[in-house]
Amino acid sequence: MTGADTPALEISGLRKCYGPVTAVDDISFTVPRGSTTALLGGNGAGKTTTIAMVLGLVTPTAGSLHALGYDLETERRQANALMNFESPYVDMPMRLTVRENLTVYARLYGLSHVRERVRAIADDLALTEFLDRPSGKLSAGQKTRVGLAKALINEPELLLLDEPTASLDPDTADWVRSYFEAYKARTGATILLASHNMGEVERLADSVLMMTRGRIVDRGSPADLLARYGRTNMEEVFLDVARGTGIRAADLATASQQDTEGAAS
Ligand SMILES: Nc1ncnc2c1ncn2[C@@H]1O[C@H](COP(=O)(O)OP(=O)(O)OP(=O)(O)O)[C@@H](O)[C@H]1O
Repeated sequence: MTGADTPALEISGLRKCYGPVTAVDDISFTVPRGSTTALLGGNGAGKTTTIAMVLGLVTPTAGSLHALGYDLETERRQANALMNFESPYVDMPMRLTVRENLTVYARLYGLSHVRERVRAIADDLALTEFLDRPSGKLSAGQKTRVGLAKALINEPELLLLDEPTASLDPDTADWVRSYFEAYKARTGATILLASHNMGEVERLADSVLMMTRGRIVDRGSPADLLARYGRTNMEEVFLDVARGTGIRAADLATASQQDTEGAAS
């Protein structure tokens, strides 16, 4: 079944071992169509490995993945045509111009009217004046816009973002987040986002998966998590989880209430 009634992403029992290191340890989750799910976790929690398995860059040790109704083990080609990816840590060939790079990606996706598509996406992302400049001779913010143009060249239904605003100034980062919001509103696309920026997560995510050492240790909407941990922002929730006490503020509140009740009886 590949209709719009299937989730954008269904992951079950997913695991990745690199020799003795278990990078992703038996995780399962579903991302509904049109929603944004954030993967949150400290360095080495397994976020990038999870995204890399969805993209087909890393082969899972175990588990199943379905994207947009396609089984990623047997129907990878169909799914890849509808997906795309952005990360500031992945550079494009530096010597190719922006136009040449975008043209290569447009052709890889088998798009028709490549020249027009490159021109349109460059216009949309205010890149027209840089089209004939080598990609290596751009500022970080300009490179991010080129990365976005590459990520959206095929108008993906499922967009995977790995720290998309890392190293951007607050103004440019805000612009990029607004761009994602507008793209989602216009196309109904689904986003899976790994981020260390808690404000970004609170702003963009409908749902959050908290990862520690390859496992999902908690999940919920930002509002649910704030309430459950008794916190006012996601940064504090992140610290509660990352510090790994396993005791949430909400548990503490309950325990303290029980102590009070016990003492009173
Ligand atoms: N190719 C690899 N070979 C061996 N170990 C790896 C490889 N890639 C990742 N790892 C290990 O897998 C674990 C998860 O790494 P991953 O990059 O997925 O984490 P992450 O949550 O994305 O971290 P960060 O926030 O630092 O980017 C880490 O312990 C890492 O050292």
